[in-house]
Formats: sequence, C-alpha cells, structure tokens
Amino acid sequence: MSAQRDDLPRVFDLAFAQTLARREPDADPRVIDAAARASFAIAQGHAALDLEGDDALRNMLATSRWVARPDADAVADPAMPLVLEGDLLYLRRYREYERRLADGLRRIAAATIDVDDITPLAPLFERLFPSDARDAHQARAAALALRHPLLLVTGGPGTGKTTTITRLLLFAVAQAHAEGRTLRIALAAPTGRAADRMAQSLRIAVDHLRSAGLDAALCDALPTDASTLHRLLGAIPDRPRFRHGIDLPLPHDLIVVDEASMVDLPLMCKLVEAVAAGARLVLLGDRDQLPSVEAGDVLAAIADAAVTVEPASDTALETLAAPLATPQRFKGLRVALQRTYRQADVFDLAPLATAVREGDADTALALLRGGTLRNVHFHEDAVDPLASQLRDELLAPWRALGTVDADAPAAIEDALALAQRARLLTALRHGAQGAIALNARIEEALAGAQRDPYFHGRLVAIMENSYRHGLFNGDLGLCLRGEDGSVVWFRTAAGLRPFHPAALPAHAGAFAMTVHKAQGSEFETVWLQLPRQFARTLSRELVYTAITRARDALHLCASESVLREALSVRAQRVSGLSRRLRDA
Ligand SMILES: Nc1ncnc2c1ncn2[C@@H]1O[C@H](COP(=O)(O)OP(=O)(O)OP(=O)(O)O)[C@@H](O)[C@H]1O
Repeated sequence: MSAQRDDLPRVFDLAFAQTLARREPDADPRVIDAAARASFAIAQGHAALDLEGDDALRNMLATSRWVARPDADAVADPAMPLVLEGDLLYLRRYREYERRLADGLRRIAAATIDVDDITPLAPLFERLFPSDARDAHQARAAALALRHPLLLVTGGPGTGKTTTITRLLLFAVAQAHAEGRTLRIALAAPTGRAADRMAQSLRIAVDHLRSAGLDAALCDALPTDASTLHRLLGAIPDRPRFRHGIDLPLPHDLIVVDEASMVDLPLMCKLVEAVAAGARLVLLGDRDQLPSVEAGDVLAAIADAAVTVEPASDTALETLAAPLATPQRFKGLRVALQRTYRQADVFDLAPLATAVREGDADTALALLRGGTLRNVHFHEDAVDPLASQLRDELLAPWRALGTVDADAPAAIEDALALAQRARLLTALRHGAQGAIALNARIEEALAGAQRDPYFHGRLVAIMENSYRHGLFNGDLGLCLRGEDGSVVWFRTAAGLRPFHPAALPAHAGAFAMTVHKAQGSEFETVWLQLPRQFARTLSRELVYTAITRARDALHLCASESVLREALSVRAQRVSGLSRRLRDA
C-alpha cells in the first residue's frame, strides 16, 4: 500500500465528490473539485475550505444545486451537501456543528445568574486572594465566575489555571451554601490523562488550603475526580450520539473543562448543547497549543470572539464580579493569565516558551545556545537521540523499569509513576525520525533484537477508546513478566488493573510518541526530536506544545534551519466560528 500523502485529497474525499458528479453529470468540474477539497479540508483540521477570494469559483458554487446559502443563523437545507458562507465552503454537517455551537455558546453566555448579595463572600475572597499579594488576573477570573455563565481562562503552563479554578469553585460553593443550595459541579477534560491530571492538581491545591485552615466543609464540597468529556456526556458504545444533549441536559450547575484547546468542533458542539439552561461553563486552556487533531481550533475562535477582561484597579469583590455591560452580541468573557509561577531556578522554560509562542526564532536560538536556561539542553544538529553521546542519558529512566518487581503492587504503582518520567516526542509518526522507528530502536536498545514483544519494562499506549476495557486513547500501560507470562498494567478508573496483551484494544509502543499524541500529558523530562528536513506537520504551535509538556527538563534535538522554519509556520485552521459568534 502506498503511503498517504498528506497534501492530496483522500479516496474518501474523491468518492464524495464523485457521488455528486454522478448525480449531475454536466456539473462543472471545478464545483466537483471544490467539493473534494471541502471534504479534504476537514481531514486537515479545518472547519471549511477557504476560497481565498476566488470570485469566479464562488459565483459558480453559488448557483450549484448542491450548495446551500442560508442566512448565518438559519439551518441549511438538508438536501444540499455543501454550504457556502462568504468565502467558506463547508460540508453541511460541519457548518451545522459550527452554527449550533455558536448558538449554544451565545445561549449560555446570555443567561443571567441570579445571585443574592455577594458581599458576605468578601472575607473568603480576601483570604484566598489577599489584596496585597494577589495575582490580579487570577482574582478577576474567580470573581467574574460568580455572575457570568461563560468564562474562558487561558494561559500557558504554570500560570495558575488550577490555582484559579480551585478558588473559583470554592467561591461558587460558598455562594451556593449561603443561599441554601448545593452546587453540582462537573470537571472534565478531552482525554483520560488530562482528566487525571486535572483532578490530581485540584486535590493537591485543596489539600493545601485545608491544611492552611480553610473551612473543611467548603473543601469537602469540591469534586475529587474528573472525567473525560465522552464519559461526562454519556457515550453509548459504537454510537456517535451521547446520552446527554439538548433533550437531556447535564444535571450540573457548573462545568469546568480543562485542556479545552484539544476539544474539536463536533465535541464542543455536543458539550455546549448539553449544558442546562442557566448552568455555568468554564473553559480552561492554552490557546497557543496545537489545535485539536479533528476539525477545530475552537478554543482560539471562542477566545477571539469573547470579551477580554483585564483586572480592575478597584479590588473590592463586588466591583470585580459586577456584570459587564458589553455591546457585543456574544457575552462570553475571557481572562488571559499572564504570569508564570513555576520556579525558574529549577527549570527555566518560560523565556524559551515565550519566544517560541511569538515565533521569535532569533531569541529562541540565542536562549538555546546561551545555555543559561536551567535544565534546557540544546543538542544542535543532532538527528538521532540514540546516537552514542546522548543515548545513555535518554535511556536511563526507562532502564529502571526493567527491574520492577512484578509481584509487588506498590512497586507497580511506583513503576507507573516512573513511566511518566521521560518521553521522546517527535513531529512525525513515520520515517527514520518518526515515533514508530525511534520507539522500535529504543525497545531494541533496552531489551535486545530478539526481545519478547511484551518485555518486562515495555511501555505501551492505548490508541482508541474502549469502554468495554475501561481503557482510553492515550492511557499508558507497563508490561511486566510474572509467573504466568507477560501482563500489561494500567491505572484505570477501577484502580490498578492487569490485562493480557492479546486482550488489549489497539496499542503501540510509547517510549517515543508524536507531539499530537502527547497533548494533555506532562513528563518530567521531554526530549524533542525535530526532523532533519522541514515537514508539513511542523509549526510554532507544535514546538510550543512539545516543549511545554516538560516539567523539569527539556532536551531539544534540532537544526537551526528546521527550527527557524517551524517557528515561521502557524498551525492555523480555517473556521467561521469567531465571525459567527461576533456578528450581530
Ligand atoms: N498567585 C500565585 N502566587 C504564588 N504561586 C502561585 C500562584 N498561582 C499559581 N502558583 C503556583 O504555581 C504553580 C503552578 O500553578 P497551577 O498548577 O495552578 O498552574 P496551571 O496553569 O494549572 O499549570 P498547568 O496546567 O500547566 O499544570 C503551583 O505550584 C502554584 O501553587
């Protein structure tokens, strides 16, 4: 089978176009071609095909019997497979996702939250955000959520998203308690890993506050678990529909979604439609990360259309929380957290992350070559992280997995934690510098050419969601050999569980993985291997996402030219969502 070129329409796109051509043999070939390209645009993560000002083509499409041209808010004719809006040609289904999402977001944002006087909350606010030592953006975000039903909190790693959300939830609970209500809260994230991480960070933050003497009843009212969005919405095995939606809204009063940059257009649409009337939605994420793999860049579009709120000079809670009178049709609010609180004396990533995010290659290279950023290591021109001088350092954390005692459950827990220590990230999946080849070479280095496919200490990652197994895309397993042969251990919602390798859903080796796959995860040490030559998957967002997966140390293997080129490319997605939200 020949490899799929990622710049040519797929068989599926051509088949879609051919179906139209067969039904109307005298249709202009340019219309048929545009249909194939609109279908292919979805596969590339766009919501539509951008006609880029091709007036002749637009006019031709406008008169085609396959192309609907509804008003912005109207449902498109179901008999027409394509929709033309301005310069965007959509597959009907995606245009409807976008329209429904915009509708849903406007609906949530326009609701008014009836709250009593919030002045009794002022002492708690002062305690959690002391006016002489507060991060003004964090405090503003937490205060706004008291009266505003749709809030985006965006920021890079370590800017305090979890810190802010913990406090925001405590206020919301205190507010509800003061009014004699209980608050039903849901925490969710697009992947199981991200949900675990969110729940764990929140538990740590709450424990901190509890031991500092904060009211235990308040602390106890916060959720200790987070679920995947699929689980929250009630996925039905083998069906695209969820249990919850417009007809059966979620029972929660307040829903917080972490890693929202990874949520694609169809899923965000379904989530928003399932938010009950009068309920609040808080989206957390880093808008500079890679957009979702599927059609989207939804978080960035919502952030662009929302009202960006800056801290007020007045520090009183009542002022900070006051309803904002905005002339805009879309009432969603966004607070962009600014300051990084991670300790630079341990791992000084922030200056590099900023340069990468801004596409400033000169500064990024100067920082990398200067060697002054603590625990940031630049292996310039290294094309092979397994080459002799880097190999031992790369393999060390994984060698330790080979000595884990398979009969001691506590050791297995520790080993799964150890497994999160280091990861090699790649831009590509295939080819000599792709995740598959590098992973195979790492496995050989650890266990030899004649290795057991499930050797003791091998890491695997699940590649699909399997509700039957309770295993989800991205879940990480550790292979251990016991008396009865190899088993693969996973931490599941039901606790630590062993699986026989033959019983696992689709999975792959996980010492090396693509940056896309690593989204939503963090590792103590990240090795990033950029390809020898520029590849289409490279972008500023890809490099930013990769380096911000690291908590304690970064090793970057790249050449100047490829890094420069990567930082000059933006992973932009075609989407009409922002305009749709804004337009009156
Ligand atoms: N205003 C603040 N003052 C002092 N320390 C803070 C403040 N906000 C956050 N921190 C600390 O900075 C660290 C990172 O904060 P937090 O985990 O909330 O960030 P985050 O944006 O959720 O990070 P990520 O999602 O990337 O893990 C934590 O140790 C937290 O205690």
